[in-house]
Amino acid sequence: MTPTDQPIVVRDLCKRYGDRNVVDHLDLTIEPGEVFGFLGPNGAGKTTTIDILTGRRPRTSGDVEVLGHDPWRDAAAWRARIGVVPQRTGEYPVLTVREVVSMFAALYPRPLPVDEVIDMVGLTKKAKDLAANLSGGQKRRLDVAVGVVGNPELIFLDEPTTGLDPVARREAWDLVRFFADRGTTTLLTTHYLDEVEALSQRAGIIVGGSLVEIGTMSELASREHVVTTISCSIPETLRDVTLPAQLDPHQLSIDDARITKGQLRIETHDPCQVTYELLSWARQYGARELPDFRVVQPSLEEVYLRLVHGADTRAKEMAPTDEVVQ
Ligand SMILES: Nc1ncnc2c1ncn2[C@@H]1O[C@H](COP(=O)(O)OP(=O)(O)OP(=O)(O)O)[C@@H](O)[C@H]1O
Repeated sequence: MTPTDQPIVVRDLCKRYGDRNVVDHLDLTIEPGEVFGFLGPNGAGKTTTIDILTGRRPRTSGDVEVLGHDPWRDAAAWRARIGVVPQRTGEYPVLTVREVVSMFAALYPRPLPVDEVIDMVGLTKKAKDLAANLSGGQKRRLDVAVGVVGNPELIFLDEPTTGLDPVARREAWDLVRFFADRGTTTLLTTHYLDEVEALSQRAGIIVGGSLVEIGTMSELASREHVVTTISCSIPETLRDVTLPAQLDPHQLSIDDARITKGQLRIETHDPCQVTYELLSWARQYGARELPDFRVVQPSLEEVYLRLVHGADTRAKEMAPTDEVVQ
């Protein structure tokens, strides 16, 4: 393979344990500077993939290029360019928080200032405490500090906010944004879908070791045919005026359109065009606004549940059925 501009390029990656591919012909390309959400149910293969991408596990087959290098044949200089926050990290029985972060900073050629990183993860008040005495959530913050102190070009975050309280979660989001603003690429796995919605430009969903979907949030929503709901109150002046023909359910990819007690509700796959038609209609009859106008787009959680459920169902349909031998 020739090195590419993309920080992560994965082609036809497989990882086999026994007779099972836990990563199954995975293709994935991550663009420079993006925060990519890597989603999937427990056991889908996310951690295995991250371990292969960070050189912690060998692959069975396929091509993997991370910052232009094969992670399994990496050099120390390559390793210094990536930051990893794995799911499970080390224990530090005799070191303080500052000593732990300083120890890791010393491994990198251009680390970030230690106290700045400790502050970013909200551990300034705990800097002189023994790391072993931190709470579970505080230890997770320390993991994040250790993962990013090397000032990486590419960060792997494997469920970085598991166990964090809501305030600490938001601080972790700020940290991801801090690095994103500097052009750092981030691969983020999480089971919190709001996290991906808030931070990621694109997301990929892995089920049974295969990538079943990849795209921006709106691409994922439109592919899965999840509808957007548009609603408003019909002003008194328009109560007797018929809706435009374009808002007929057979037009404009409208699933349903109904008026109940002066409230209009439309379910559609084409929210922009429906909004345009609705506002044009109101203007035509002199209404300057539509009271209580709302556009409710599907959440990533809704899209995710449909995709994962759909992939599970397809896998079951394709699986050979046990034959009953009489
Ligand atoms: N060393 C191993 N030997 C055998 N099977 C393994 C090994 N490591 C992982 N697996 C299996 O590979 C599959 C994928 O595991 P992986 O940890 O990558 O999932 P995950 O998507 O990260 O899950 P989670 O969301 O629970 O962290 C699981 O079925 C797991 O049991």
